[in-house]
Amino acid sequence: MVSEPVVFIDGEAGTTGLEISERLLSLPVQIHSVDPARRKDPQARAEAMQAADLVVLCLPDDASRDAVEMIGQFSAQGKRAPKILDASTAFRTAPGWVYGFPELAADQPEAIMRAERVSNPGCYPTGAIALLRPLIDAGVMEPSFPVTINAVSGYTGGGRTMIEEQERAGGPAFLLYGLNLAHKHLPEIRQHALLDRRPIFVPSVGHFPRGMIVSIPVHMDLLVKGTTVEDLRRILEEHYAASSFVTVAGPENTLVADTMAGSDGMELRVHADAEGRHAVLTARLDNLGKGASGAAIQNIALMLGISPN
Ligand SMILES: NC(=O)C1=CN([C@@H]2O[C@H](COP(=O)(O)OP(=O)(O)OC[C@H]3O[C@@H](n4cnc5c(N)ncnc54)[C@H](OP(=O)(O)O)[C@@H]3O)[C@@H](O)[C@H]2O)C=CC1
Ligand SMILES: CC(=O)N[C@@H](CCC(=O)OP(=O)(O)O)C(=O)O
Repeated sequence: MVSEPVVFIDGEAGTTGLEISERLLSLPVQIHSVDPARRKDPQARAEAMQAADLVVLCLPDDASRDAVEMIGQFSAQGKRAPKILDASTAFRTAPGWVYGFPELAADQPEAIMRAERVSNPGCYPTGAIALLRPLIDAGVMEPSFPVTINAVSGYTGGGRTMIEEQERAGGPAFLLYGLNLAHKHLPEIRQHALLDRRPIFVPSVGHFPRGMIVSIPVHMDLLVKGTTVEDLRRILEEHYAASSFVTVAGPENTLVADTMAGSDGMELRVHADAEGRHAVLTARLDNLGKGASGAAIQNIALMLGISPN
């Protein structure tokens, strides 16, 4: 009998790590954990990594960089190195890493399957890239298009610290942040959506645990001449026709941010005025679902050559 592949989640006790370990129960894998008292002990972690076929890093960026360095030394020591899926922001634009958004392009699932190192996309970039990349690939939006991205996330997006702040009585109802216009997701969005021009990105957090809307307003006359609202819908529908996770839905007059909580799917929409002068593209997802752990499960299944249930 062929034994099940072994997965070690470094940072298993964190927000993303916990979600991934729960979802992994649906895959034919063995999950190896370290004794919680030794979860930050480099030796215990190195032993767990050496025994694994795949290591999932759910750590802050600097700790992820250290873990990748640690695994890099295994080959130098003549030891077998596991594949790596990193959930942090540290490697999403790094050379030698494959971007773990299987719906990015037709050949992306194959690239993820073959890769030794895969970066799991950020929650906001998942929505923004899903909306923008097919339009740029189809040639209706120029890479120099002046893109503005507005987004709202549930507070679990800020990890344990923000969850504790928000769940203490008196947490703020709604706040804009990233107003220095240098959010850590900008390079990732730009690189994988294939934008030449740096987008303006205004994220926000609402007083709800999980859910997200990413919205991108479009002046239709700034798209390639002759592009209609129907073209935008058709391009997105064709791009995601075979996806089990991403759907293109009809426009709505109101969108509630947390209706996808608990789901690994993502809904895309093209809203427009009656004259077709303006459009607003939206992506609605769970920041911890398709925005993190759901995508991680898709990537783990591809990297280990198993089908998700
Ligand atoms: N929350 C989200 O929506 C998303 C988060 N991510 C990414 O996932 C990563 C983790 O985020 P999140 O789960 O939210 O954060 P959390 O703060 O909830 O969890 C981080 C975990 O890592 C542990 N940890 C920290 N340093 C080390 C170390 N040196 N060695 C071993 N364990 C360590 C922490 O332990 P302790 O608490 O004891 O310090 C904690 O269990 C981040 O890089 C984030 O960008 C990705 C997508 C979405
Ligand atoms: C609400 C909130 O704080 N969100 C985080 C993004 C979520 C995250 O840290 O994870 P990823 O980079 O992997 O998506 C932020 O803006 O920094």
